[in-house]
Amino acid sequence: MGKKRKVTVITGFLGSGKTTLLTHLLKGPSLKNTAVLVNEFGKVGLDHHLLRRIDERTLLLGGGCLCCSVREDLVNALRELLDNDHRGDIEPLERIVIETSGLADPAPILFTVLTDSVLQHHLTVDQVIVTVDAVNGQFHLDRQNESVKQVAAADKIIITKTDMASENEVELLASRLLTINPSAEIIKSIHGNIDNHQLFAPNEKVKSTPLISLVESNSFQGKHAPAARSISLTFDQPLDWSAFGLWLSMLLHARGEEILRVKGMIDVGEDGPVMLNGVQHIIHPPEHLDEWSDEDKRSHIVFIMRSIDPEQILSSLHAFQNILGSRASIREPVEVL
Ligand SMILES: Nc1nc2c(ncn2[C@@H]2O[C@H](COP(=O)(O)OP(=O)(O)OP(=O)(O)O)[C@@H](O)[C@H]2O)c(=O)[nH]1
Repeated sequence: MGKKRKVTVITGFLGSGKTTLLTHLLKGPSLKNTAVLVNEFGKVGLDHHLLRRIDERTLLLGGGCLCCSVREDLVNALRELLDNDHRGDIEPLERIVIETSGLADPAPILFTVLTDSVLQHHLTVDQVIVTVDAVNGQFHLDRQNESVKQVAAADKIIITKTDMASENEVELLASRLLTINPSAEIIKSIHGNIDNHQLFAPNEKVKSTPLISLVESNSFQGKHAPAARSISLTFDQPLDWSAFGLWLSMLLHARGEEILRVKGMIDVGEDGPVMLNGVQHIIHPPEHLDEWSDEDKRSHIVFIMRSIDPEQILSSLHAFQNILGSRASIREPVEVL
């Protein structure tokens, strides 16, 4: 049997900067001979559109969380990649990067890879990289059990968005992270800018820790903190960007703490879409792309939230539809975990 391929899991709470990090990595030479699997919570995945712009090796796994509903998908996708590699259909594979959904517990994912009868002979888990947002990280650790589990499973923790927090805040966060996981190596980053060698170099501190936490936390398998819901909306007509911005600000002002994540690809009547990216109260500067990544040029917006009935979002949008310029419809049935 040939050399085992390395599996690197990139995880981190919703909006903490996983895709940004991966995008940066894929631009560099160190990720050649690498395949990327992306899994998103919510029925409509958007990250792979961004990643596909720079990398055709990116594959989207179905909606839901890797840690519960789509583990079969993961096994199948990984086996398929190995088959393609054996047949020589793709560049020889050295590494597989799995970007999990922000609500995933990485332990069951590792467990799947390590215990599957075929995969265990061909793959070795290299490391778990966890992104933690310098601005929202403390808040997520306080309130979101998944966030703590992710940090606990990390070999490397990337504190992202350090440009948006004070040095003191970043240091306080770093020491809290080390209390949860003393063996993790902490790296600070801005916009995914990171030394790739440092990222993939083995963490000497960690050695035996991941397997132990892996077995223990497997008992949490499939459980998220209560009532995380997603709603995926589609708009058939272009949206008035200013009116939409106003509607969204009002929503976030009133209910920001309950809205874990807003992600969207919005048709504003120009050539390419505007990518919308929000984490709780914060909306990151929208990015205007030059072109759409496929034939579907409609606006799609995904909300992930706790304690808000998705129907409330829909009816609020309907009340606004004359100014927005388009009526919202639910793209897929509302998913409740
Ligand atoms: N200012 C600043 N913004 C950042 C940084 N890293 C990421 N962002 C922004 O944060 C937003 C969310 O980043 P993503 O990379 O999409 O986060 P994610 O973890 O992949 O999100 P999910 O897949 O929804 O869980 C985007 O608007 C990014 O541009 C950073 O270091 N500084």
